[in-house]
Amino acid sequence: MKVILDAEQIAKTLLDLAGEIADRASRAGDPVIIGVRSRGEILAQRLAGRLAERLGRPVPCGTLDITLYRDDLNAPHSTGHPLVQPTEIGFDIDDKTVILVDDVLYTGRSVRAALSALIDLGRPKAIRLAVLVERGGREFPIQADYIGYRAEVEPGQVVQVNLIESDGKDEVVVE
Ligand SMILES: O=P(O)(O)OC[C@H]1O[C@H](OP(=O)(O)OP(=O)(O)O)[C@H](O)[C@@H]1O
Ligand SMILES: O=c1cc[nH]c(=O)[nH]1
Repeated sequence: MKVILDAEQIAKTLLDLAGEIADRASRAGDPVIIGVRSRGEILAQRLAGRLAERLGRPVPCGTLDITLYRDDLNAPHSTGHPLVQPTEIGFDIDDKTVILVDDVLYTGRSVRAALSALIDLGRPKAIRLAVLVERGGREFPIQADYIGYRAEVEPGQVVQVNLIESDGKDEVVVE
């Protein structure tokens, strides 16, 4: 196991991402932040806080559950009883610039599912993707607009993002 980001580096990376989003996305209007459950949700809340400090106004933040949109929902190993949790987006996404947030971008399948879930909720002006960690191995033509850290990992390795709120500690490791 190798630590690629410690708590201090995660905090700095989120601050830098918020700065980039403030510079680029806010030029296109007021951005809203939506995180993919579960760790994307936590990162989205942190990012929205940093962004609000940068912009000097509150930034709406919501949570998207992609369970029913996953393309492996009916795969042979699936239990057939997915744990579906609510999508919690208390604002209208029509005509907004949505910053979709996830912890890791790998094959792109989770983001594809998130895009399907999002466009069922409205017609945003634009959807941009922000990830804490990007790694190789894309299976779909999906790339991130805002990347915290590019991890150089082998195909068999796993990037694990641990966050205080869900895991008791902020740390990104490669296993
Ligand atoms: O680009 P992809 O190949 O879809 O991989 C990235 C996704 O994998 C992880 O989620 P996972 O499905 O492991 O569930 P988790 O949210 O419980 O970690 C991670 O949180 C991303 O959402
Ligand atoms: O390395 C990976 C691949 C998929 N999802 C993760 O969280 N990490």
